[in-house]
Parts: sequence; C-alpha cells; structure tokens
Amino acid sequence: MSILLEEKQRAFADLRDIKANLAARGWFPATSGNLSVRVGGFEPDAFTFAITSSGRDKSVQTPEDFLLVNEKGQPTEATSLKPSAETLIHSEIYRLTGAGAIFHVHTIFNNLISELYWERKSIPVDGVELIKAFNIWDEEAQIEIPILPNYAEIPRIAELVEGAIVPRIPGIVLRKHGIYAWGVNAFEAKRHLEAFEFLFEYVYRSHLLHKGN
Ligand SMILES: CSCCC(=O)C(=O)COP(=O)(O)O
Ligand SMILES: [Zn+2]
Repeated sequence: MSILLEEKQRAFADLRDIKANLAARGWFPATSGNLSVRVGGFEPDAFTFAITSSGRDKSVQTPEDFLLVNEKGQPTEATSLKPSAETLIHSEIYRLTGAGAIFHVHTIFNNLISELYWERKSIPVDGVELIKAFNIWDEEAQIEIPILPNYAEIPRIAELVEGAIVPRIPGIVLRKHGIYAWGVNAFEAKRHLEAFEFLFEYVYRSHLLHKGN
C-alpha cells in the first residue's frame, strides 16, 4: 500500500496539533500516552498508521516525534525511531473498528475510576448529557465503559481487545493505566476522549458525594 507524502504530512500535522493540545492539559505525565492517526486505505489485514515514538517527552515538539507503521506495528520506512510500546493495542483497535484516529492518555481520574469499578469490569454512567458526545441520543442514556486488566505484556492486553469492545462506546480503559479513545478522525477521537475524561471525573466525584451521605 503506497502512502503519499501528502497523506503522511497531514497525519503528522494532525498528531502534532493534538499532542500539543493534550500536553497543555497535563495529560502526558512522565512521557506517558501515545497517539495515532491512520493513513491511506483500509483493509482489516492491511493498513498503515502514523504513531508517536516511544518514551519521548510528549510536551515538546521534535522531528523525531512520529513514524509510520503497518498493521503489525512494524515501521514502513527506514528509521531509527521506535514506535510506541503500545502500538499493538492501536493495531488491534484499528483492525476491529476501522477507526481513523486513536488517542491514549493517563490521567488521575481515568486511573481512579478504573480501580473503583474494576470488579464490575466496566464503568457505569447514567443519564449524563455528555454521553451525547458518543452520538448516543437516548434520554437518560445508560452506558458501561469497558475496563481491561493492565498486563505487563502488551500482546496479552491486545488479545483481550476484541472481547472488550462495545460497538457504541468508542473507548477502552486499562486498569490503573489509562484510556484508549478512538474516532473516525482526529476531531472525533478528541471529542470522545474529552467526553470520557469529563464522565470519569463526574462519576468519581458523584461517588464521593453519595458516599458521604
Ligand atoms: C512512562 S509511561 C509507561 C508506558 C505507557 O503506558 C505509555 O503510555 C507510553 O508508552 P510509549 O512507548 O508510547 O511512550
Ligand atoms: Zn500507556
């Protein structure tokens, strides 16, 4: 599959913008987090995406921030850059959803909420307006956001993704780790990520409020 220079540059520009935006919110503490945008055509067994390099300070912009990889997470061009350690999770989400962009961040609220609801294996959200950010328009909608274990070996997590994906929920939380949110493009993936983080903070604070009664 040939990726035009123009497509690659557009994907890198999208990633640069979203990286700066999320960094300004403090959503990449201690080099954590990774971002990707798919480029070119899509077949579940053949696709390419641009992804952040591993272990870098995502609050600074450098020419070494992104590279292209194939569906197996292997670089498609000669490079000394290492793709994100979590590339296989991105690959699996692309394969299963055909998404156009995937953003992963570690925040205090996504970590806290994943532990609070770990035994349930999903985070319940009831009737909060921002659920509409997922294009779910039912009045008083109730959703459950899936949580997966945070194994040290990424392939072990990747193999659980298929069983965890809920069609109308564009995200998966890893226990005491962070969230993966996706969308048809970078704009939609950002909207979904912001909605998840709002809902996590709401559910967590609501839990504290009711616990005090
Ligand atoms: C210090 S963060 C630990 C790894 C991680 O969870 C993460 O999101 C960043 O990994 P990457 O290889 O994408 O930099
Ligand atoms: Zn992570």
